[in-house]
Amino acid sequence: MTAAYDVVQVASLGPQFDERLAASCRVLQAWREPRGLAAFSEELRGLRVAVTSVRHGFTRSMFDALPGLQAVCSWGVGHDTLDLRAAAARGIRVSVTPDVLDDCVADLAWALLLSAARRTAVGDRYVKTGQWRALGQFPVATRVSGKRLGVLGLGRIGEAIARRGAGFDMEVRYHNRSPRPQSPYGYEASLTDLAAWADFLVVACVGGAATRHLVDAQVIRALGPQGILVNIARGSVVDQAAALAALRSGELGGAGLDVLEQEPTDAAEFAELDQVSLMPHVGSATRETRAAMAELVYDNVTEFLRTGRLLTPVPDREMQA
Ligand SMILES: O=CC(=O)O
Repeated sequence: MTAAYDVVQVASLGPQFDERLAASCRVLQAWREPRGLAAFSEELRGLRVAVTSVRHGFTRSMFDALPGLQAVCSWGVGHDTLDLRAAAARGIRVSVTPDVLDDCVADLAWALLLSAARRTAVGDRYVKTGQWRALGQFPVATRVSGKRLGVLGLGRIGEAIARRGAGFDMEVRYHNRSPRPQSPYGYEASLTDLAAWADFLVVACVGGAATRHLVDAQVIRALGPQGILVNIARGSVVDQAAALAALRSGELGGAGLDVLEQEPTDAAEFAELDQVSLMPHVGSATRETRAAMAELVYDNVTEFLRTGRLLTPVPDREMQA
C-alpha cells in the first residue's frame, strides 16, 4: 500500500518553508487538523518523516502515533524537547540545525554581557524617560575589555563566544565534562573554580536533565559581587531562585539572560533589577539565521526522502545519552 503522506509537519515553520515543503512532497500539515493525528491513522501508516521544532518538541506519544516513522527533522539546535530515547529505541534518526546559528547566538551572548556590564538597556530608558536631564550623570558601570571570560560548554556556540573574547583582549577558560585537547583555551575541571576565576561566566552548554541547575548557589557565589552571569543556553541550567537571591543581596553583580526556567514569562521577579538584562529567548532570531535554519530543515527532509540519510543527524552518543 502506498502512503497518502510522506511527511507530517507538527508546526508551521513560516509560510515560505511550509509552501516549499508542500510543493516538494506529500505533507500533512498537522497544526491545521483539529482532529489530531489519530484521525489519520491509515494515511499515516507509511509516513517516513516528521518535521518539528525545538519549541514544539516531539514526544513519545507522537512517536507512538506514527508506526512507520524513520526520521524526525527538527528546527533549532537543542534537542531537550525531543524524546531521543523513544527515537533511539525504534532506530529513528533525528536531525537538528547546528552550525548555522552559532554566530548569532554568540553575538547575543555578547550583547547581553555588554548590556549587563555597561547598562545599555538601563541607559536607553534613562535618556528616553527624561532622567538624563532630570537627574544628570548616569552611574558608572563595569569595564568589559581585558577581563576574564569563563565559558560553560565549549561546543560550537561556546567556541564562537570564546573567539569573540579575543576582540575584547580577554583571557578565556572553559569547563566541559572533559577537556578539549585541541582548544587554545584553558580548561577548568571544576565549574566553581571557573566561576571564581572569571569576571563573566557565559552558559553555553546543552539543556536537559544532565545539566539541570549546574549553575547552583555555590557557583553563583564563586562568581561573586563583581561577576556577571550570561545564559544563552537553557533556563534549566541555572538555579534561577539562587541567582535571584544573589542578585538581590549583591552576592552576584549582574546577569544577562536570554533564557529563563519558565518561558514565556513576564519575569516580574526581575523587574526591579537594573543589573539584569533580559531577552525573550531569541539567540538565533535574525532574518538571515532563521532563513538558514529553515533551509537546513528542508534539506534534511528532502535528503532523507531521496537517500535515507540525514545531513545533520544528532550524533549517536547523544541519542543514547
Ligand atoms: O533554543 C533554540 C535552539 O535550540 O535552537
